[in-house]
This record gives sequence, structure tokens and C-alpha cells, in this order.
Amino acid sequence: MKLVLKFSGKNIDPHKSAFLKPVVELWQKGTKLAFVHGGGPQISKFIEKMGKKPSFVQGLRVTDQEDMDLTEMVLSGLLNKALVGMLSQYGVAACGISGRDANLFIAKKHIINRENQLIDIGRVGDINQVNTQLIETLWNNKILPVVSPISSDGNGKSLNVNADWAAAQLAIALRVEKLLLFTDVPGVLSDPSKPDSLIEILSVNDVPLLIQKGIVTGGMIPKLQMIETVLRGGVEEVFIAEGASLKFVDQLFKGKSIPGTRIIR
Ligand SMILES: Nc1ncnc2c1ncn2[C@@H]1O[C@H](COP(=O)(O)OP(=O)(O)O)[C@@H](O)[C@H]1O
Ligand SMILES: CC(=O)N[C@@H](CCC(=O)OP(=O)(O)O)C(=O)O
Repeated sequence: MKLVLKFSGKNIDPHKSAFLKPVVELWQKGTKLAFVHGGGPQISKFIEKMGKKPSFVQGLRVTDQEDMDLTEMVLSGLLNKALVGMLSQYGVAACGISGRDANLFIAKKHIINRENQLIDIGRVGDINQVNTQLIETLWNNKILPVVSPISSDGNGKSLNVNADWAAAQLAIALRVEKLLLFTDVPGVLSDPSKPDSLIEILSVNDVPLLIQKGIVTGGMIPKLQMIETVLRGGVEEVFIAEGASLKFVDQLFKGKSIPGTRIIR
């Protein structure tokens, strides 16, 4: 079994490692795992420390060169290495890499087209090439890859890529069965103010309307925008849930439902 698992920054507490236990169990059972992580709140904290106000367009961070440097330090440095450290405490040999290592992710600059107006949000990228060689090498040596989404622009510089998109492109390139995205809400909600309005099964065809009607906003937009590409790319299922659902993940492989939203073709 092959899996890409993504944890958002909201799920990561560098001082508490218990949230990683289910990841360790999956890995120790022999699942081929690539662990992609975000770090949105942690990046924003450092940008604020510089006296700046973080800003987002369609759920993507507006990233000038100074923000890019901070983003790379926080994602590929601080958080990536904290995760590797916590996994090593559980006896797991993990290797922290970013999309820049061995050209894992090559990206081009992302331009937003809003009502026929092109909006430049700085050093933000879209991955257009994935080289999985490094991940395969790590797997072959029983080393768990921990992946920061910072990508190469193909000219030796970095681009800031949304961690959901990085996880999605990796899932397609590695031909995994499932892409599991863990966040701070129980899944996709039909009324975001009501945690009990969970949509348990969502068809990819319903996504444009959810965005158009304003039911899905903010960071949930980039999450859902890439799902059609992922499912077309051969991944069977995308699952969006709260971090706590990870401990039930075995059930998902037995075809049983667990708390969260399953998105299928
Ligand atoms: N319909 C919706 N259902 C669930 N969450 C939604 C919805 N619309 C907007 N959101 C927001 O999306 C957020 C998740 O996206 P984001 O903050 O980018 O997550 P992550 O940090 O996991 O990448 C939720 O915290 C919630 O505030
Ligand atoms: C372009 C863009 O928005 N990049 C994200 C990358 C981190 C991320 O996606 O982290 P979460 O999964 O915790 O949201 C950012 O700068 O916040």
C-alpha cells in the first residue's frame, strides 16, 4: 500500500509528538508513506515578528522575497527538522527534504486570473514537474520521507507552493492509492459555522458549485481545486479530515467509513 499523507501547520505542535503515533504505526506496518507538511500559522507568526501583516488571495499567501526567505526557513528548516526529530524519537528513520532536493518539485510562478484581471502574488508556484527518484530511493532504504512543499523554480531559486498542492502532485507522481489531507475541521462542511454539517461523500462534480456559492472559502479552496486533477491522475480517493481521524485510518483501507469527507470520481 502506498499513501501520501499531508498534515497542515495547524496539526503540528513541535513540542508534542503524540499526533505522530498513527503515522509511526502505519509506517511500521510496511505502508509506503510520504509525509508532506504545511506550516501556514507558523510562517505567519514569523512574518508578524518582522512587523508585517500576512495576506492571502484565494487561500494562497502573497509572498514577497523577504516572506519567501522566512517561509523557506520555517517550512524546510524549523518544522521539517522538528518532525524528523520527533519521528526519530519513535525509532523511525526519517529524512527531511524539500521540493528543491534532487529536483523533487519544479514549479512555475502562479498567476491568479480573477475576472480577467491577472494578479501577481509574488514568489508563489505551481508544480509542473515531479521527480520521484529521491522518494523511491528513501523507500527502498526503509527511510520515511518528510517533505516540505518549497519547490525549485528551475533556475536555482525557490517558490512557495501550497502544501495541499504539493501533496496532490506527489500523490499523482507516486501513483498512490489514497491522498489523505489532515486539517483543523472535521472535513468539508455544508455550513462552515456548523461542525456537524459534514459532507461524508463528495463527488468531484460538486466542487465548482460549492466554491461558486461561497460554501467553500479561504484555505479550503486550494484544497478542493486540485482534487479533480488528483482523481484524474489515477489516485482512487482523497480524504479530508481532522488530524484526530488518522488513528482510524486502518478502517478506511477496509472500506469502512471514518469521520471525514471522502472525495471520489
Ligand atoms: N465549507 C467548508 N468546510 C470546511 N472548512 C472550510 C469551508 N470553507 C472554508 N473552510 C475553512 O478552510 C479551513 C481549512 O483550510 P486551511 O486553513 O487552508 O487548512 P490547512 O491549514 O489544513 O491547509 C478551515 O479551517 C475553514 O476555516
Ligand atoms: C502559497 C502558499 O500559500 N503556501 C503556504 C505553504 C504552507 C502551507 O500550505 O501550510 P498549511 O498546510 O499549514 O496551510 C503558505 O505560505 O502558508
